[in-house]
Amino acid sequence: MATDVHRPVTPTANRSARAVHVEGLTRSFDGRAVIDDLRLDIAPGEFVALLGRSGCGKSTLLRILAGLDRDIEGTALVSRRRAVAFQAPRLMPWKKVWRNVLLGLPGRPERAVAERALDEVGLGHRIDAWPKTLSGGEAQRASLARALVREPDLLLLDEPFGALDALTRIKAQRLVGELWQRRGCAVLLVTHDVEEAVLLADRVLVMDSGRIAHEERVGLDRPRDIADPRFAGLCARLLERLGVDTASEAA
Ligand SMILES: Nc1ncnc2c1ncn2[C@@H]1O[C@H](COP(=O)(O)OP(=O)(O)OP(=O)(O)O)[C@@H](O)[C@H]1O
Repeated sequence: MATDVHRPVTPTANRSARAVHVEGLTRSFDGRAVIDDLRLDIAPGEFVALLGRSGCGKSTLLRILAGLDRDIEGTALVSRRRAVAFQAPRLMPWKKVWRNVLLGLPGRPERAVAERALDEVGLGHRIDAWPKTLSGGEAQRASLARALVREPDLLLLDEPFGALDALTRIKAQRLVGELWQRRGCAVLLVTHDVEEAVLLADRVLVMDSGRIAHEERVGLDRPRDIADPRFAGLCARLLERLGVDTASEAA
């Protein structure tokens, strides 16, 4: 019989704790299990990318890990110090950028806290801007700064680059890679982009039928070279798992 548990774990309480430990996780909507007896572990400091066809349950899983959906069966133990950034930056239009960055933080954090995080994402010069004056890439960086001020052990990213143009996307990917290396936090990145997953992650998971159906460890040195045949080989294997016929596309 599954238990109904969503207990946050403090890393300090248990140093060997995983950033994420999920077991027997099931989430149903209208009697249909979108997440079905899913198992997932993420080690502290590990960068994991999650791929899967549209509608397979990636965002549902991320929302559960973010603590935004507690209507679950099974176990989901997640680092208490977690932060989330979504595809839409979700900035409050009536608050300046720095106030958006501090939104929801306990106490009365100082502007300098926002300033440090905005500097870290290269947006210090826009600290007093209104959200509507930001470009898409800038808004996404503000959203990342809002996640960073929480000093997360676990950063949950749901398609954060999905709405960006190609060049801005490359810059944003680079930024996330740098932040991860500097901060040493675990990252779970939901993406549709196989190359992005292989570029950034230690481990790439493919979700299907409500479970982790496949995983690839990316044993390539960083920074990764997309021209490396091993990089292409990994991408091809993942695409195959996603049901994309690369052979016939190339023909
Ligand atoms: N609140 C809800 N009520 C009913 N069904 C839901 C709800 N949230 C998600 N679903 C359903 O659960 C399934 C998984 O949705 P989810 O958003 O997790 O998929 P996804 O893999 O993130 O998709 P995409 O890649 O297109 O963003 C979909 O069929 C969706 O319609």
